[in-house]
Amino acid sequence: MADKIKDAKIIFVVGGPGSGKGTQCEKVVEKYGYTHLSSGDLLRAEVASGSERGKQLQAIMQKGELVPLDTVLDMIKDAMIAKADVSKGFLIDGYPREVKQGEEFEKKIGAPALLLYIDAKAETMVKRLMKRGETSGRSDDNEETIKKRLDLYYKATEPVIAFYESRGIVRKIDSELSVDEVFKLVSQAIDNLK
Ligand SMILES: Nc1ncnc2c1ncn2[C@@H]1O[C@H](COP(=O)(O)OP(=O)(O)O)[C@@H](O)[C@H]1O
Ligand SMILES: Nc1ncnc2c1ncn2[C@H]1C[C@H](O)[C@@H](COP(=O)(O)OP(=O)(O)O)O1
Ligand SMILES: [Mg+2]
Repeated sequence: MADKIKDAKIIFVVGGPGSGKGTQCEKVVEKYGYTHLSSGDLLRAEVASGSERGKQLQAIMQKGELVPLDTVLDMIKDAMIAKADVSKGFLIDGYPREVKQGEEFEKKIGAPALLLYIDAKAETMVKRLMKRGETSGRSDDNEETIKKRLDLYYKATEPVIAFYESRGIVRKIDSELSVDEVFKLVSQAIDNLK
């Protein structure tokens, strides 16, 4: 089964909370027809299902912590397999969040062709998340949890970027710009893949 996904292009989309990953992924879907898989969205769907596992996940996410690696990797892999026949490529948004997640992904699924590093200042991310929190209904979009998510991002996720930089697949995107300006940079990075 996993063989089917081996030839599809895989793009990791990494950046801090509120940096604009989801916003840019939506636009990539529109323009390039890639399949967007957000680990956070997959987890929130499990929470919304009301399952026992969802309840456990909700408690972890509300604290701004990372859920167990196996849980999130299995969800992504299942979603990829479900789309393998129709997908030109995959945007993996919000994963890997630590180096170990990247290593396990490559063992079980395959190697990324590109890592889009969506970069914004901490101050900008906090501002955007507080604003998003007014309407998102997300239990982690509050001041206390945002601070924890940011701390964890710098501690656990930034090393992911250094890990893939040595392979030359990282494209750093300035996400302080307007959504459309950011998307121009994202498009250039994807066009260069071809
Ligand atoms: N370039 C941008 N300029 C201004 N606001 C942005 C930009 N990109 C995203 N946003 C806003 O910031 C918030 C977080 O964006 P989102 O895409 O959900 O980030 P992430 O998925 O990285 O957490 C959203 O409310 C979004 O509308
Ligand atoms: N790859 C991953 N590993 C572990 N936990 C994850 C994960 N992706 C998401 N989560 C959990 C912890 C995150 O704080 C929460 C929300 O993730 P998210 O929706 O990707 O946030 P954001 O888009 O604001 O960066 O879900
Ligand atoms: Mg998101």
